[in-house]
Amino acid sequence: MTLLQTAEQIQTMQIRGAGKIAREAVSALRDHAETLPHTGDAAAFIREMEHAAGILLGTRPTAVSLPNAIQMVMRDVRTARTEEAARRILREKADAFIWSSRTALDRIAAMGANHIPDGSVVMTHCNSKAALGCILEAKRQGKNIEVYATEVRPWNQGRLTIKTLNDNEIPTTYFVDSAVRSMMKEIDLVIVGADAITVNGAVVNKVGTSQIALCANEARKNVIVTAETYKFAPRTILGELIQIEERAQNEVLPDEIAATLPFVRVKNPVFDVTPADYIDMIITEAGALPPHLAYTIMREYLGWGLDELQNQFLGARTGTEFR
Ligand SMILES: O=C(COP(=O)(O)O)[C@H](O)[C@H](O)COP(=O)(O)O
Repeated sequence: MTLLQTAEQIQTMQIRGAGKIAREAVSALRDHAETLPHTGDAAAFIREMEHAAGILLGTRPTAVSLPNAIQMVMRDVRTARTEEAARRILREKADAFIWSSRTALDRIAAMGANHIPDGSVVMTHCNSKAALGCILEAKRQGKNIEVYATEVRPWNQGRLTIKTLNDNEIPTTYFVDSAVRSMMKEIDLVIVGADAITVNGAVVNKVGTSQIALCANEARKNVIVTAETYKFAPRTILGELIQIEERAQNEVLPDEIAATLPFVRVKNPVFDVTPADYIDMIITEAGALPPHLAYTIMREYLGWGLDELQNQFLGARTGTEFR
């Protein structure tokens, strides 16, 4: 698949879920480099790769795993002295990212499963590989668990989730998003994934997550977020906000109906923000943490300092550097 095809598939959500978007984008960068002729001109190679990275970055705005993964790969490529060094660094960093991303999922699954007691009923929302990994691992350990899964309008990611659960013979209850509060009394805990985590520990995930967390808080049920460390958004330290993606109106209301309702406006925000106060723990590959430790994760695991962030931030403002 070409880089443009990958970008298109991310945009149209054939490739979706924050972790997968990051892994596929990084493989697309690595494969794209292989298609470029060897000219011996390091600057031209780096320019072309920055352009390619820009295309991928422009696909979907919310999952911070995408810019974080691209930064992890491109950071040292930018300072390579020769084209060959730039190519080698890019290959190595891309492979390392993909490997560490998969390892992180395994570690999160192992830790998350420890938080799912035998006999419990778990509610999940959307289709998160990290969250499902914990549920599947609990089942693999022989725990007798049940899952309550939401539909996830308008894209119905819940159908992907119930297919995986069914394939793994996990008893599952499926219901419309608006039934979440009614279902809360039947479950023991909530496990979801994340697209971005801000410096104050707020979690950005599929729209509806914040309502689930609110209802869980009211019902005194724990909310566990599962997230690889590259889902933390370092630039929120500098006050940058996470952009909530708004998708096309016709995902919610067909054009032919909308055309008959000139006074009706359709909104389709596809993510929302759950404040840290409604989250009991965030399970990362670095351990299970309270959300208020988000800053520590950013400093210790994302591996770039405030100076660099400031430069990126100023660069982004003037349009001259990494987005
Ligand atoms: O909100 C979504 C997917 O939204 P969309 O379907 O719009 O991409 C998932 O919960 C997170 O991305 C985490 O997923 P994972 O744990 O797989 O990274």
